[in-house]
Amino acid sequence: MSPSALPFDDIRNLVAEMPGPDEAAVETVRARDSQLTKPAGSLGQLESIVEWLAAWSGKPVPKITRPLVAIFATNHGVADKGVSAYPQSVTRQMLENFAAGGAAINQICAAYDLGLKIFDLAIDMPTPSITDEDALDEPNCAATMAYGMEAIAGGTDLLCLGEMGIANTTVAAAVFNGLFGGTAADWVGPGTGVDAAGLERKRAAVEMAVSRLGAAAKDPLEVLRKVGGREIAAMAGAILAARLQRTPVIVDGFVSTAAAAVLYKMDPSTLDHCLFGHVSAEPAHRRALEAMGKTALLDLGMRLGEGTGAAMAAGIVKAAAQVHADMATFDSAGVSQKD
Ligand SMILES: Cc1cc2ncn([C@H]3O[C@H](COP(=O)(O)O)[C@@H](O)[C@H]3O)c2cc1C
Ligand SMILES: O=C(O)c1cccnc1
Repeated sequence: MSPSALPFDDIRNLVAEMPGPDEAAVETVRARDSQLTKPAGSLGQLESIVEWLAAWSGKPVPKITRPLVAIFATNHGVADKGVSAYPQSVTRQMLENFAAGGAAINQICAAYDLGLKIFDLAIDMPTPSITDEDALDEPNCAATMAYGMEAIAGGTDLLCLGEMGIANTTVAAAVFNGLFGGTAADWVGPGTGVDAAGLERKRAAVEMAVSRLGAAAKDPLEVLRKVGGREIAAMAGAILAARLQRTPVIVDGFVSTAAAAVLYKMDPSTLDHCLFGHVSAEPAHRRALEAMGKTALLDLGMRLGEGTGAAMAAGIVKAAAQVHADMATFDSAGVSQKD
């Protein structure tokens, strides 16, 4: 980086350098799939999941041996506007709960044998309320994206994104509204379970935040830094780093999809290595997925965050890879092929 380069230009350069799919690995998967002891096509989406893993891992026989859930945690000044059903102190308390193994995500990770790492993004220093001020300046936003890239530094072959940050469904709604337009009401929902008055405070907060954007709404990175937050920036950085390291990604629900949406608006192909693990019961998650032409793997009525929807999908992705890698072939098992 030249000393005069803007940090966001570094991010733009990374987006421009993203590798494409490994077509040879996909062909190898298709050839092996046709030899496995099952009628052609009978494993449905499990088959396309393995092709997707091959395309973005570059492995001709993809196996998931080091799956990781990365949870990015931070706090938001907009929590003071009464937009969440829970107090801001819950963010830190949940970090302690993650460490003690008591959260929902701990148990899903235990059930599916997924690693779990928590990233504390200055949770004791909430970003300013997006209603009145930009959440981050450009150097801090770029630095937080770079920190998010550390998620994969220890090595993983499947990255699940998660987040923890009271009030972050308000922040995510503001990001979506800034990126995709519409009204604030289109993007807000109950989050942790606000009542009607809380929902109206949320709507007003998103409207105020987005009204500060002006011409900046045209630049997805400006939307991210002005009305977003640290966990959303870090998750966007993690998605980019994973692409460069050939690591497939599973996006979680409403909040992590906001990070994906920032990249989508920069270049839709930035998300080709991402699978949307589930559609959240937070109503605008469906709208966000539709805006990007994405479909989610699971629809379980979950609306928790913490990476839980992504982790549930990771169980299916792991199984799909193992089925493909370890099933017998017609030849090896002596099973007759189709006439
Ligand atoms: C105990 C508890 C555990 C959570 N785990 C994830 N979230 C989720 O809820 C928060 C967003 O919702 P809102 O915008 O309404 O505050 C985030 O922390 C998100 O990860 C939780 C929320 C609570 C209360
Ligand atoms: O879908 C999500 O990411 C979500 C929904 C509600 C609360 N927190 C997160």
